[in-house]
Amino acid sequence: MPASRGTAEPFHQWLDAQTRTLWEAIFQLPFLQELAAGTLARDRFAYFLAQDVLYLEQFAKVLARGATLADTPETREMFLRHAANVARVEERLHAELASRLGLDWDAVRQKEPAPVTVAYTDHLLRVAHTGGLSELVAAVLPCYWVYARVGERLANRLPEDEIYRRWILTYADRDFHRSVDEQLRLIDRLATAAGSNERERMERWFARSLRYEWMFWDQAYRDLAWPV
Ligand SMILES: Cc1ncc(C[n+]2csc(CCO)c2C)c(N)n1
Repeated sequence: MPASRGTAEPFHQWLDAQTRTLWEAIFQLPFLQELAAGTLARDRFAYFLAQDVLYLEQFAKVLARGATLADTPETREMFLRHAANVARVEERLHAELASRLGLDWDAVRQKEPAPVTVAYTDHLLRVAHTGGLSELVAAVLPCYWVYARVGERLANRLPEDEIYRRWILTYADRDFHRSVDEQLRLIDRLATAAGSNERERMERWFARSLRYEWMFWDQAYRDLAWPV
């Protein structure tokens, strides 16, 4: 493993290179493999969807905090737009899919968050409220980047299943990929101005969120519940 990063390489490429095994583990997840094949059991997807609704509520707050910490008007506008998109695109998708699955939306929203949901959202909220803008961006980036890469891969061979197809196409969408590029450009800009301690924290929060992305699908696949 290289001890330090080259100065010419954009920071997001460095992060990508440092986390190759985590990315591979994500692509190998049975949840995603079966979703891609259209064979994923409905109750596993329903578990994911219900937990994701709880995740999104907290995620929107983290993006709003990004707007508060923003260092330029453009960055503030970006965070406000992305926070609005969570409600406009993601929550609407979830409400639609929940209704197609025959789930009671109000009951879904009132579910108890499962262990990984709590751990992941607490991590994001902690970084958002104790770190600076660069740390916040590093923590939220996997949320964008993982879904963009998964959406891109899975859109190459869409399953017959209408619900899984709709989910995949949301994350293969061009507007969504533009918002991912905005976050990638932002992290590169912030990393250029950051000192080595700050960059280390960015790398740590990025890798931690990436792990939680893996765990979030894994907990749905395993129907993880609080043990007591
Ligand atoms: C666990 C989990 N991680 C990431 C996303 C995807 N996502 C949620 S908010 C957002 C940014 C703007 O829409 C993106 C890409 C998800 N749904 N659930």
